[in-house]
Amino acid sequence: MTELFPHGLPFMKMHGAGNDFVVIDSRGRGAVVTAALARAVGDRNRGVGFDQLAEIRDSAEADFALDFWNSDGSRAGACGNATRCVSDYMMGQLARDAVELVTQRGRLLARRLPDGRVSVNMGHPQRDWQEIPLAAPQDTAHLPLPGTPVAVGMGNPHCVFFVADAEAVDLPAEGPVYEHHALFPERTNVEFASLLGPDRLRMRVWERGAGITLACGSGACATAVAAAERGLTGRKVEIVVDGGMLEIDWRDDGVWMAGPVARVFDGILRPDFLSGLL
Ligand SMILES: N[C@H](CCC[C@H](N)C(=O)O)C(=O)O
Repeated sequence: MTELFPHGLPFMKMHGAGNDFVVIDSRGRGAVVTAALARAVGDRNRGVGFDQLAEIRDSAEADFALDFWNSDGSRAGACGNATRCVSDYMMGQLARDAVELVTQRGRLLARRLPDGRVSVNMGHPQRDWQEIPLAAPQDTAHLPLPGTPVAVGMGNPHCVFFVADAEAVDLPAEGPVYEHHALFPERTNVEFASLLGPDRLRMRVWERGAGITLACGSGACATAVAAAERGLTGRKVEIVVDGGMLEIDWRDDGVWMAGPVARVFDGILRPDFLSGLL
């Protein structure tokens, strides 16, 4: 398939609060990303490097469709920060301040705010064990694990721990234990959160398929839902992540997330690099 790209494959590099993405716009030609391509481009030494790769596709039911890969080549059903970044780009393309997109999760709405941040409705949280999914019926609000975390689905699985001090958690040691725990047949993203003040949380994340990232939008949504359910906060919270701040508002129509977006550079993956990957 490399012959389709004799001049290489253009991409954009973006980030939302430091959660970084390679974005490939495949509108008008069909999807091209494979797991092998995602792994190769995701290599921070031999490729470009990203937390997630997002591919934009044509959609009959919305302005565009979006697919996500982790840097280990696995697929992700949701990625809040990439959704915000790509929506900002598509709003520019379509000269609008709102767009509708389709992900594995279904239809999502994104809007540009007056201050330049982008807000997306990530949909309703999934609270049923089968939707998350868990391996067996469990009370998703109180998982039988040390620290009694909360399982929340946002189109992808999350395991949210509330701890006294999120800074003190040994993420590289703790994260993989729960990412690969038998309770989660499709693995899980893992969040550690602590209360900083009224409706303000600190959150650190170990992402499924990507490891430590500076922000995780769906993880911030899951953490806000879990905190509200536990009575720790109201439904509108600020979440301080390593790369900045995300604002979550759990409304009747879904969980809205607002935060910064940035398009850093555009580049071209060279035909010799692509050889054998498409
Ligand atoms: N960083 C993303 C989440 C990626 C999720 C991915 N790691 C998975 O579910 O496998 C976000 O902003 O929501």
